[in-house]
Amino acid sequence: MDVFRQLKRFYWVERKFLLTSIVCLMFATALGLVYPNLLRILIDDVIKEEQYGKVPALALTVVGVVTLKGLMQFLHGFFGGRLGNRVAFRLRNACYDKLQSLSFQYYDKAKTGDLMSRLTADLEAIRNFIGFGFAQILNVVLMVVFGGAMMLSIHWQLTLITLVTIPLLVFTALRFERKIHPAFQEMRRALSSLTTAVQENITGVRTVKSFAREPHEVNKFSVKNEAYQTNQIGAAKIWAHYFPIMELCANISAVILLLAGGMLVIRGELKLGELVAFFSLTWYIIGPMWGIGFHINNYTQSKASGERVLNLLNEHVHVKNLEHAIVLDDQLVKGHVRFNNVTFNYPDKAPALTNISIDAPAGSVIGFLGATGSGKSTVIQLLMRAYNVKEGSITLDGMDIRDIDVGSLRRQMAPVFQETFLFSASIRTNLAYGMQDVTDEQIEHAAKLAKAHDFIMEMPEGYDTIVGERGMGLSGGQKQRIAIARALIKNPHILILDDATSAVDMETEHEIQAGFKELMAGRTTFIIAHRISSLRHADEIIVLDQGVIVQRGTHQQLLAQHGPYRDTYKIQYADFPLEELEQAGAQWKEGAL
Ligand SMILES: Nc1ncnc2c1ncn2[C@@H]1O[C@H](COP(=O)(O)OP(=O)(O)OP(=O)(O)O)[C@@H](O)[C@H]1O
Repeated sequence: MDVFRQLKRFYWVERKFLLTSIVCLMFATALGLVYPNLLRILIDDVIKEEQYGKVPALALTVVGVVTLKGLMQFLHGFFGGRLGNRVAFRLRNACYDKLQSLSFQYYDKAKTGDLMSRLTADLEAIRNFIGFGFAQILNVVLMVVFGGAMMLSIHWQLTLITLVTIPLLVFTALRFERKIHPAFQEMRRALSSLTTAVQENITGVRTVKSFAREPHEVNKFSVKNEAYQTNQIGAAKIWAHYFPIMELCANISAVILLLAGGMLVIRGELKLGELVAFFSLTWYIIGPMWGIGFHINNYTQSKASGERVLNLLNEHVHVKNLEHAIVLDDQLVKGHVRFNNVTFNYPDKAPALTNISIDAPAGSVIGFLGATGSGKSTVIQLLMRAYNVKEGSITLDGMDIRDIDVGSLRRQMAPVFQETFLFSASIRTNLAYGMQDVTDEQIEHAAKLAKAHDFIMEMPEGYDTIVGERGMGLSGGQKQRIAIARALIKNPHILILDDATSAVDMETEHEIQAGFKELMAGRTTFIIAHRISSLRHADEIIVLDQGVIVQRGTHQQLLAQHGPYRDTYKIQYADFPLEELEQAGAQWKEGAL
């Protein structure tokens, strides 16, 4: 029960609903016991005694009991439903909040499908158990106790003989549960694999079609579909195997009762009405016994779901605020960034950065160049505190960023990444993402600077055009331009351009860069680019190789030196006259650089 003890804070606040629902169910169950008694009275006291005048009163009592029982069952369902829904609501919110606070390190390994199923199927299982399953288990216990007590009070010997098959029934029900539980688990796994296949196929439909791999995908799906079908058939077989046994046990009880009870009635040791009451009480007890396997199954499933949800809720948050974290005053931030001897490695990996020291005074532009995997993006990730630096430090205006409130630190920055994520909302909403009080004029101005205004205006609804979750209908370059405009609207102290113009053509890049000049004025800017044209105006260009700074300086200084920067320049400008290179070389010799 440890799982449910840990989940207590979610359902205990709703204890009023929990208790009311249970009390109503107890009443409904107790009222169910009135029927056998009414039957007994009808036979023994009315029919045998020929007291037919009592029939209307008896009939009215039945109507009253039925109505009251129905009302109690309704209230049980009503309060149970409320309880389950409220608990699920709280849990859903808590999980979603947790997902927001979890750091990048968690998401590096997390699986989208798995997280989605925790927030949906697992929460649904918990909702069902807390709302109804728990009360149902309690109900089984109550029915057995109430019904058993009543049977014992009528004839204890007959009770013991009749219920002799109960242990066998319980044993069979438990065995059934033990078999059906793994079958259900397997079915869930097969279903999850089936849905993952569908999801991946839809997401990667372009790749599938361009490689003409539709038949392969169909085969892949068929295999999974068949596995799911086999599991379903397996579960149905278990069902078919155990239910007749349980029914047999129940019917043996009925046969024993008819035999033994009939003899007692013939001998005059038991009244006929009592035998009839006994008969219906037997079913009153045996009925819920059948369901015991289901209830246990329900319990174990919701316990497993509870564990998965708790695992998420208890997940360690790697990057979090210190107790007295500094909250930056946006007006006072200058944007002076320093990396002091930073060495960093991702978990279980060799260092991605070694001994990095960078001084970026407020308003300066720092460029990064380097091969794939050389650590450029890692520098940016550390600056944004996606991961905590363990060796060395990073400061903003002299304050260690680990001492600064994460939210207020990230508010100072606006990143534009190579991959742009757009929400399924209008372009306007995407542009003003997370910003309040942004006017339409500001949005348009930023879009114009980012060279996005014209293509937005060509769309059917202009700025109100809805774009899909991955920005369906927009080209890579168009999405990047929207991301650039989004960063401009944020008006940050620190601008981060991580391969921000990789998806636009040279001409558009040139135009956007003209806009960048206005944008960069007064802001510290970090630019990661593979094109020298994007970096040449930087105050300092840092060339990285396998996490180590191998060259640094201005464009002219780096051109004048032999090294990777000059080599890259030569490749990229192979079709241009090498005047600039020669000029830089000459100035270098004169000591002007
Ligand atoms: N989230 C991560 N988890 C583990 N290792 C990572 C992660 N991100 C990057 N790395 C590793 O760190 C090293 C540096 O990667 P980084 O992304 O900083 O390179 P990069 O220079 O930005 O490359 P690119 O130009 O391809 O974007 C690589 O070896 C990479 O495999």
